[in-house]
Amino acid sequence: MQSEASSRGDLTDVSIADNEDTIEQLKELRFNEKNLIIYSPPGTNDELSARYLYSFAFATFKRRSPGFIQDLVTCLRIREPEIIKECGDYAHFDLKRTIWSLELLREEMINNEEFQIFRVKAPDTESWNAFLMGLTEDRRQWFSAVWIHAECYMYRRIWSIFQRSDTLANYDYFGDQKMSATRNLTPMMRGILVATRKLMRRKNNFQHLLKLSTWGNRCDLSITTKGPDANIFHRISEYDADLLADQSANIWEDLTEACEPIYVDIVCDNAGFELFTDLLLAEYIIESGLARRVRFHVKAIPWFISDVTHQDFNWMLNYFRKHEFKEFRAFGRRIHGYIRDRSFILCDKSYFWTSGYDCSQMKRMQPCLYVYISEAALVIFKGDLNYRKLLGDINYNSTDKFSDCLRGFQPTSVCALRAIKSDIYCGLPVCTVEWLTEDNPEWMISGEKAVIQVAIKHRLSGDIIV
Ligand SMILES: O=P(O)(O)OC[C@@]1(O)O[C@H](CO)[C@@H](O)[C@@H]1O
Repeated sequence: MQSEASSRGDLTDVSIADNEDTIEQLKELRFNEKNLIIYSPPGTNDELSARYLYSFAFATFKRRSPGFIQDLVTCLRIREPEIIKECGDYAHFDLKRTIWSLELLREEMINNEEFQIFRVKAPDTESWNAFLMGLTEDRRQWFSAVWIHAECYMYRRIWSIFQRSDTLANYDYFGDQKMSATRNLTPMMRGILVATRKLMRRKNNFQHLLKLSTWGNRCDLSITTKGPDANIFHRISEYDADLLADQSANIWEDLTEACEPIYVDIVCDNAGFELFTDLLLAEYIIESGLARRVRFHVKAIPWFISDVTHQDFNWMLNYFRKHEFKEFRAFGRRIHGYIRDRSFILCDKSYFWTSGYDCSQMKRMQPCLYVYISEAALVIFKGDLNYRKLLGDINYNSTDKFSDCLRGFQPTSVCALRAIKSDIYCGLPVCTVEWLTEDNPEWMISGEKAVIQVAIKHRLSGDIIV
């Protein structure tokens, strides 16, 4: 039997806990009121934003991103000895300042402060500042801005914090995570590599590799840390039921009917396993003569944790070339050969991919990049973030046509290979979103469903469309 004292103690504990809950709720209410948080979902054609309480954007800035900055700080503290080894003794002082600035950034986010212009000189500082100045006053805070603007701003801010110090300016603070994720998946990649040797030029083989590259997007380091299914390559058709839109046959047709010289551009997303699946797709495209050249676009700065940078791309090639498994060494040599004979091009740095602009603004903001991409017969946009950049984070009707949602961005045939990890859709069959949400309200952030979509643009021989 409980003693009187202990039951009194329990009661006190319960009421303290209740009180704490109530205080928290009151704080939340006050925050929502002060920051004009909206309790209904965004309307059709509104932009996604953390101003909507029941959105993934709100969850991102309320919990995920502050947590992620905190994790980054912890990680820097733990890794200090290795960082000093890599960047020199003075890094000790720079780390202190960096950590302090990261904590301030976290506070700014939690308190929904206004975006600041960038002061550290970098190749994209001017254009980022012009972008920020162009935002209307009611769209310049974490919980009022368009979601993709605020999220890109966060990653750009983190980068500028590291740029402030000489010792850490070239340090990729996500590098270790990317490399160890690649190493962990090596045995699985080996199996897939062996299975993809000498595939004939056939529609179903092309579709198989396109789907592999789509599901490769399932694993990033920001949301879906769970690795891919070890048997993914052999079980790819079992995943077809989870492809909410599959236009892979149209992509094959478009590519096989394209006029020479045929280039395919891949706007990469994640390093590691996803990049590996992209390289396999690119290798197949070259080997089967579907295109003369594949050009890879990667990020100029560390981005959304696991996005591929030039450094990651080169690291992976070297990793393969020096690997103990001969299959990887042969693959690495082959890729290196493609780079030497320019069948593969790792495109020069473009800061457009890490800007706040969406793709419909590329022609105006980066005309050279637009013309460059126009030379390709097909451009493949990988992943969830690139999908948001294509759609400008607009909450389209889920049944709207993919090509309409590009809002005029059509330098060439544009294709998207995306595992769905955010609440934005288009080109889906009627009622799909409603049914899936009824079953599991969080399906759209799980990466368990995917789409392969294309907006075809037929070009005449030798056309470069400006
Ligand atoms: O582009 P990726 O790697 O497929 O996904 C990036 C991502 O994890 O980041 C955003 C949330 O922070 C989401 O849009 C998306 O799920």
